[in-house]
Order: sequence, then structure tokens, then C-alpha cells
Amino acid sequence: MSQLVELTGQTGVVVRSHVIHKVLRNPMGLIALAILGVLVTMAVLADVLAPFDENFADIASTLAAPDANHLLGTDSVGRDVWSRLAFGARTTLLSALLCAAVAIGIGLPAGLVAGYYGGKFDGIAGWFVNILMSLPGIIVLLTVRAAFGPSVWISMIAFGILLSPGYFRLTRTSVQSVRNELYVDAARVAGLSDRSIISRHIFSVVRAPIIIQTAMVCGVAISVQSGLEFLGLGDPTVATWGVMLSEGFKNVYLTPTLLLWPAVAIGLAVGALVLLGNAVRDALEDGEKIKQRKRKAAASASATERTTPAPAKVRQARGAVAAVESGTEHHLVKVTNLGVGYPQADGSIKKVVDDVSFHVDRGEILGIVGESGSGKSQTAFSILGLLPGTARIVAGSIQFDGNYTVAPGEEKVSQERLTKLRGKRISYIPQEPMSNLDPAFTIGYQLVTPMVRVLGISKAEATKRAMKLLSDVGIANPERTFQAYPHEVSGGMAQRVLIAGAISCEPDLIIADEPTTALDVTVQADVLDLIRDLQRRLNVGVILVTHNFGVVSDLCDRVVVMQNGRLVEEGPVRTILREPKDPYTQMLLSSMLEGKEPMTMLVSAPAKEAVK
Ligand SMILES: Nc1ncnc2c1ncn2[C@@H]1O[C@H](COP(=O)(O)OP(=O)(O)OP(=O)(O)O)[C@@H](O)[C@H]1O
Repeated sequence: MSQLVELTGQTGVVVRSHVIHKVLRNPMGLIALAILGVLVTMAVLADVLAPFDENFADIASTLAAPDANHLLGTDSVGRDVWSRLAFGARTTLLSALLCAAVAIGIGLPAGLVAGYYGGKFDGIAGWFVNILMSLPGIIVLLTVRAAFGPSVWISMIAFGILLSPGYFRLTRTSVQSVRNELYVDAARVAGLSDRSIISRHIFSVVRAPIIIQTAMVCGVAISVQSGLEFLGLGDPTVATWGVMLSEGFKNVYLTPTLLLWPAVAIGLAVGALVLLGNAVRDALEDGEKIKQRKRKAAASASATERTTPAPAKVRQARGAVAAVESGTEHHLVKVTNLGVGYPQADGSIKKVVDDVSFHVDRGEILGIVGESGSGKSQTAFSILGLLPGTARIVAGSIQFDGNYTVAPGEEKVSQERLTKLRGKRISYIPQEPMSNLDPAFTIGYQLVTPMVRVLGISKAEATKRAMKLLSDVGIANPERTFQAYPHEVSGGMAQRVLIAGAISCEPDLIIADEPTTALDVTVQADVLDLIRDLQRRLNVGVILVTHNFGVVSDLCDRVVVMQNGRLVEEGPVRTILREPKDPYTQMLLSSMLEGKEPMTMLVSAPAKEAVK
């Protein structure tokens, strides 16, 4: 969060202060914070506030009534009750925090990894969690006490381990709910490592529930600890509220107040923690509702800002990239006989891309066109390495700049090889701009972070570059957009931001997957103009996935026509427009010329048969 503040100058502080203000404005939250404030002050200043040592016994003055010397009187062996209460606050609160820290320390990282990566770790961790949850907590704590003695610290560590499955499950579920969000894919394509994605995009989602759960867990830890000590299982040499409660109970008929004070302290601490958890939850839910309202408003607002692309900077040619001429064997991207399939329940593999070959060179735009379900996105995702975990490369290979990202015979796209390319040399412009921006972070933050990581430049330099990029993609007020959250900009503007992000690390190849489909008609032409303009100026290769032949004829140099996972025709756009050979291409073209919605009329029975 501190990084966030440094980068944008305001984002993290705004989010945090928004929640704190809401908690303080909520009477429940205010009371809880006031009570916890008093108890924490007691714990921190116990040495100053307590007139006696917690175990100092004045045998001459046992079970004494409150007086000037002993504010709350003394217990059965003459120890000062107020002093024990203050020192007890320290031990009780610290041991509750220890319990929560152990539970978080185990449950949070395990939940993050299991939720994000799934697979074997998820299975094994789930197995351990089930075992832990099936253990009877009190019996385990009694066993630990018998084995290690009556230490409050050891029993709270054991209790923390028993509570860790709660954090594991909470984190795992939260992570799974965002793992497949498009903005997580977008961050991966922008070149961020898994660690950065987890710590920035994923952790921000689990942070709030973890805070709420921790308040509750601390309350439960204090209750359980006090309960055990009340039963006489605590360490009598350490002043805790539970031990005081147990001693007070023994003298309840002689001096009932001995029981009263620790009981009040425990009640106040547990009650305040529960109230605080509720107040934080309410504050976060309120914030979420406001965000959702703003998101809806932004979505319905028409995105009509005009494109006035400022001159982009002249791109330095990368030494590593060979100058590639169209028609030579060395291509920027070369896809050879690619087949992609998904295993079915009966053991067979359903092919969704079958025997597809094409290439793209630097400085050209290749269109991949076809109706919905024809395998365009699966082909593009194979190049990007974004296929779902269940997908298999059943045939063929993919080369980027002469190197294999999928070598012949490999079943999976090599993430190791692609991590080095994504964001740096291959970038991606997605279909739905809003879903590809993380709503929790400002636009500036989301532009700056990949540049710092990928280009290794300073935050200040990345911020300067981000401003320039925003202006290059035609955003009139880059400063304001830089500081805005995704819900505060229109769909057209969000797509410009993503285009700025796509060119920010000076890629060699941009893959644009239906970049205008989710946009207002008035903005579509502007965004296409922008892509063409940038492609010419930066001399990058572009793969444009679209279902619209109009877009292809307007923008592309060459085109690949796909139907049912197969490539039916390929060639220069002019040639295909003049002499389409395949009947399917002819249908696509005639539907475009007739001005019909191209993809709706093309669904013929044979065309819908699964490729097998
Ligand atoms: N995770 C998956 N599991 C099984 N099949 C899938 C999966 N993802 C996609 N497919 C199938 O792959 C085929 C090709 O999908 P793809 O998304 O590439 O089509 P498309 O041409 O890009 O269509 P659209 O324009 O609608 O995105 C479809 O039949 C789809 O059902």
C-alpha cells in the first residue's frame, strides 16, 4: 500500500481513510475502537499505570477492599487487583494476537497458493485442512497443556494452528473468485510475475475479509484462553484475565468483585472485537456498493471522446529482434499445424483448433476472422499462453522470433518461455476493457507497475512515461485519468488506457482480441484508427481477432479465415476481398456487403458440427 501511495500520491490513502472514516462515523465502530483503545493503553502502559508488580503479594492485606493504595482492592494472597488487571491486559491481548498471527501465517499463504495455482498443492492442503478441522479443539489444547505445561503462549500457538483452516478456506475461496478475472490475465500478459499478481491484485481482494476474520479470531482466542484458565489449566504465575477469573471464582462469596473485574475486561475486549469486525465489514460493503453504482453509471455513459492521437515517440528498434521481411522464412510469429483440444469425459479429445498455420511479420496487421466459436480466441490465447489449464496442444508448434514457445510434440504452452516474452515483447489488447482493469487500483498504478517491473525503470520515470502514453493514445487530460479508478472512466477511455498499457513496454507483437466489440459504436472507429496509427508508427506486428470482415478490410494487410477451428482461407486482404475462393469466405463477404450482422446469418448446420 505504501508503494501505491508513493506511485500515485493518493490512491492507497484514499481507500484506507475512506474505510477508517466510515468505521469512525459508525457508533458501533466508534465504541469498539474506544474500548479497545483503553484496553491497549492499559496493556502498553502497564508498567506506568500499575503501582505494584503483578505478583507482588502483601500477606498483611489479603482480600482488602478498594482504598487509596489498592484502587480495586487485593486478592486472596494480597496482590493488587488493578496492577494484575493492567499486566493481564498485556498478556491476554498479546497472546490473542499471537494466536491470530499463527493462524494467518499458515492459512493465508497456503490459501493464496492453493487458490491461485490449484493442482496438487490445493489437493494436499485441502486434505490437511480437513484433518485439522476434524480434530476436537479442546481435547487438542488439553493434550498440548499436558505435554508442554500450562504456558499461555504455547496453547495460543496450538489454537492458532487449529484456527488456520478458517483463513485457508476464506483466502482460497476469495482467490478462486478473482483468479479467472480478465484483469488478472491482463496483468500476466503485461509481464507481471505470479508473485506480483498475487501480492497486488489477488491479495487486495482477500485483505478485507482477513481483517474482519482477525477481529473475530482475537475475540475467540481471548474467550478460549480465559475459559481454559478459568478451569484452572492456566499458568498461575502469569497474570492473565483468565487466571484472575479463576482465582476470583474461588473467593466469590467473600469478595465478589475479584470475579467482576476480569469478567468485565474479558467481556469488553471480546465484545469490542466483534463490534469492530462488524463495523469494518459494514464500511467495506458500503464502499463496494458505491463502487458498483459508479461502475454502472460509467457503463451506461456514452463514450464519445474524440481521438486526437498525439505523436507517439519513435520506437527504438530492439537489437534482439531481427528485421523480418514478409515472405521470408523467419517470421515474428509462426504458427505451424496448430491443434488445440480439450479432454472429454469419455477420454476423447475435442479439437477446437485443428491444423492451423499462419505467420505474422513485423510491421503488418494480420486479421483472424470467423464466426463465434470458430477458434479465433483459442488460437490467439495459444500464442499468448493464456489457454485454460485443461487445454492441450494436440499438434503443431508456435515460434516467436525464431524460438519455440510451443515446440513440436509439447502438450502445453511453455509458461516459462512466455513469461519472458509477455509484457516485454508480446502484449495484448482485450475485448472487455472494464474487466481487464483491476477496480481496486488507479489507472496510473496499473500502467506504472508493469513498466517498473519489465523495463526496470524508476517509478518517477515510469510515471512520466505513463502520462506521455496516455496523451499518445488521445486522452485529453492524462493527469486526471492517471489518478482515476477504472469505474471513473468510460469504456472507450478504458480501452485507450489498455492500448497505452499494451505499447508501454515497447512490444514487437500486439494481439488484439475483438478490441472494439464491447465499445460504443461512436468509439469503435476511433479505437481502430488508434491501433492502425500506433502500429504504423511503432512498426509492430499486430494480430487482430475479429468476427467482422469490415474491420479486416479496413485495417489488415493479410487475413486468416477460420471456421470450426480450421483455417479455410488465407492471403492478402485485397486478394481475398477480390477473389474469395472458399464458399465460407464468400458468405462472410456477401453478408458484409449486404450490411447484415455478419455472424448471425452464417450459422449453417454443417458449419456447426464439432471438429473432431
Ligand atoms: N475451457 C474450454 N473448455 C472446452 N471448450 C472450450 C473452452 N474454451 C473454449 N472452448 C471451445 O473452443 C471453441 C472455440 O472457442 P473460441 O473462444 O476460440 O472461439 P472464437 O472464434 O474466439 O469465438 P468468439 O468470437 O465467440 O470469442 C468453442 O467451441 C468453445 O466452446
